[in-house]
Amino acid sequence: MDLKLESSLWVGNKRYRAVLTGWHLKWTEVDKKNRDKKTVSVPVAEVVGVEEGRVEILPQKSVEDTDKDFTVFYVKRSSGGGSGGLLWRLGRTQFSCPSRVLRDQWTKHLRAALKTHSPLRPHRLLVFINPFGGKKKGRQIYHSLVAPLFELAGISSHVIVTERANQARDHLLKKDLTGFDGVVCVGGDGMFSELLHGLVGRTQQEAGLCENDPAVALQPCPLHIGIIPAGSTDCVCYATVGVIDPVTSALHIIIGDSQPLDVCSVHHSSALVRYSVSLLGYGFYGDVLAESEKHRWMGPLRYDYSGTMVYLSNRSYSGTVKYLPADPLLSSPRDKTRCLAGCGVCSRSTERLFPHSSDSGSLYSSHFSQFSTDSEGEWVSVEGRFRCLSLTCMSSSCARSPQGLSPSAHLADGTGDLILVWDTHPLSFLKFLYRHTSTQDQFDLPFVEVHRVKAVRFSVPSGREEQEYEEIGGLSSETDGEREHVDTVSRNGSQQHLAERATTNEQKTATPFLCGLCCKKSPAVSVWNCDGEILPFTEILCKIHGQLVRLYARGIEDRAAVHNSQERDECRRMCIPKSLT
Ligand SMILES: Nc1ncnc2c1ncn2[C@@H]1O[C@H](COP(=O)(O)OP(=O)(O)OP(=O)(O)O)[C@@H](O)[C@H]1O
Repeated sequence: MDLKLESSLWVGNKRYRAVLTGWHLKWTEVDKKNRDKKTVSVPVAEVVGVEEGRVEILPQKSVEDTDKDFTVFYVKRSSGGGSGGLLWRLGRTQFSCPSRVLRDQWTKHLRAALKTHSPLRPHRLLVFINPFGGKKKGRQIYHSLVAPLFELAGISSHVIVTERANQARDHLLKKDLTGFDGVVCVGGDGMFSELLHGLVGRTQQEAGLCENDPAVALQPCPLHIGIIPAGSTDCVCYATVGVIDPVTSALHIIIGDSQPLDVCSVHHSSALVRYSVSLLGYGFYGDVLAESEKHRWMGPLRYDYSGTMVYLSNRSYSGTVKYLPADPLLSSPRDKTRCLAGCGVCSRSTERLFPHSSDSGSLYSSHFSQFSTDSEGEWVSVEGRFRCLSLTCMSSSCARSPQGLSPSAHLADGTGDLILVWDTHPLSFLKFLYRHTSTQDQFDLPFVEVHRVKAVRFSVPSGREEQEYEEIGGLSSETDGEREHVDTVSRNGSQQHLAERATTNEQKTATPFLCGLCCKKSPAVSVWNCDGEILPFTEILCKIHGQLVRLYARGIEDRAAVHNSQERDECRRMCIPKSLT
């Protein structure tokens, strides 16, 4: 069918010339003087739905069923959203046609154009709502803001309100997922992590691949993940959409946006421990998490309190870090670029990571990774005392740190950024921490190093890891079966357990908090903070898996670029011969 359609249409009592080309729906007021004519242009890919009649959706659905009208719903960008990305809202225009035949032609053509130009739109979604995440508003957010939009877009959803931690992960690992195009969580980073572990695990099971072996090139997941933010921090949502807003996220899901994401697998003693996408941190970041778990009763304030306490305790830790550098010719963590929607570095990586896929947007039939195509390269080893170490697969920007842990990190280039902060004077370390909240370069300090890497190995001076295991009753009491797959149990369970372990360590070796600035003694080892979970092991091997999952997102939109293209579209006058109107 020829998707092009052009005719006069009315919006209210004004006449417009409307054109549907393959890619855009545009309408321009006809009876205006030429210089006042503005064109509204909506990409077909951003049309949410087309309904016969005069229809409204929010706050409540109402339909005035006339036979010459139709309503188009589409994505409209709003200037709010703080310093990050752009807020998306539901735009709505009610068109009137001179006849029913023309109205039917418009709705038919628009629906056909949607099918052709948005192949990744979901039809059926599996939705998990955590009723206890963040401010405990998950259910309300979904039913009042998201479900009406899904219904408008013709998406059917199977909704599960979770009754326990890890229910979503277990469901994805074991239950029938046939017929679903994607999985959505309504919650925070912990819920996202459940979906990540469930989907990655399920995909490897079905492919017959062993997740425990870091040398295995894991299979990318066929189902997309959507995040409706309803947690406390929502870091993954912020880093991939640019705003924390349920309506914006729902619209990204509806139009089938697709953002690949690198995932880091963390291993210990030939077993998978966890997957991470945002922060894997040792030293300061691990200590703050362990400390904050002891003060859960404080609510979100516990992070500020624990941060201050851990800072005052003035700790540093010995260790050996080995890393496998990424190709420095492709990108660098200090090249001052930002990974934004349509990022060139990430799209070139898709071709590099999946060279045999005919369509780099559909990765699931191929099974290649950067490790199978690149030569592995030489491992680099550094040893010493660190204030903190962190590895991140994304900038990890958030509302508090708009540039993030590593401002030039990429979402989907198959690499992670390793940040080494050597032991230094407490005030210098404070300067490093403070720079995360400003636009100053936190890497431009003599005790800080940043490397773009494909894999990292961490070990502590000999004897200390064993000492740790004994302290927590660890591996020595485990059976071989238990060692095979390390399950970090429930979030709270593992954190409590490890917070207790951190307390034990402190009682043995730590300096009292308030004399930390003048005393040098620290606990022998810290703990790893893995996307907000404490890992039960200190010695780990991490490997980055390029584009292992796909999110219903498009990365952070560049405000200036979007604004310019909208201006261009609006100012472009349609040259329509008078006879046609
Ligand atoms: N019904 C439930 N009861 C108890 N815990 C649950 C339930 N459903 C999910 N969880 C667990 O709650 C944890 C926290 O949830 P979630 O991430 O949604 O919110 P949050 O912790 O407030 O936000 P963030 O992770 O962004 O800080 C998750 O790790 C998840 O495993």
